[in-house]
Amino acid sequence: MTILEEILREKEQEVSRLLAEPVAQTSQANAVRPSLFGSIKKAKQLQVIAEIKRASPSKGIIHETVNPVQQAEIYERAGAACVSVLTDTSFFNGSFEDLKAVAEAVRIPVLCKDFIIHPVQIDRAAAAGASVILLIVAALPDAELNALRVYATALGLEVLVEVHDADELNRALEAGAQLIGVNNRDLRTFQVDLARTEEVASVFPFHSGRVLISESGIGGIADAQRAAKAGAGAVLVGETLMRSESPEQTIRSLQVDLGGSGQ
Ligand SMILES: O=C(O)c1ccccc1NCC(=O)[C@H](O)[C@H](O)COP(=O)(O)O
Repeated sequence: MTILEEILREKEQEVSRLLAEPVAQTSQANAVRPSLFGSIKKAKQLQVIAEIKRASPSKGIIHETVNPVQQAEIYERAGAACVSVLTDTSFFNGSFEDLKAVAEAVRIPVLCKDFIIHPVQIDRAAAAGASVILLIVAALPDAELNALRVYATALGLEVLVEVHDADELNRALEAGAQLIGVNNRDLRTFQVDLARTEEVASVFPFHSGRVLISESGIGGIADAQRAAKAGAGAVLVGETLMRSESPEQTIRSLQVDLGGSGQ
């Protein structure tokens, strides 16, 4: 069984639990935030989606004691386009409480980074103050991918659709995705390879106005430049920021010029 299959099995149980609990709206539910798509689209520098990541299946504990509010405030000060919050508890030690606390602290877009298979998870994300949700093509049959995207959009959320290769890109496009992330991490071997971004970028319909984001394994300026050169308008960065002594400087160093090669 792959790690994704394991996570999805756990998510089915989580969905049953969530369906049995009332959704508590927070003060940040429906807060107006800038559009992530819009800010990437108009940017002249590579944008950074900065992640709160306490732990992961591939690395174990990364920064268990992080204060998500302080970390998110640093990200916002450094000009991050969005804060990504991992809300899965079983595999990433995250929570919807982290998401809610971050959404109350920052004004930039907030991404609920989870493994979404059911509308109730989208309700939770919205109630906790997210303005963007993630849908993973590898985790969803076409009909559900489309239905969940439509559901989230109707709630006023933006949807980042994650792919791993050109076939999944086609499925994302069929489902109407506008914000598309390429995850550089192989979910079977955990190996990260920016060639995945380059491979998908080589067939990406940039002319259609869609936005490409390179996710995972961004370790420094050289990786940011490589993603930008491939045509990415943004990178999603977790571990590097969580381990950085100065996440602010690290973010600024990744905001490389797109030099006309971007979106
Ligand atoms: O990070 C993992 O080990 C992982 C394993 C299985 C599924 C997803 C996983 N990560 C989620 C993410 O997409 C990353 O947190 C995100 O792209 C940032 O990656 P990184 O900058 O490499 O921490």
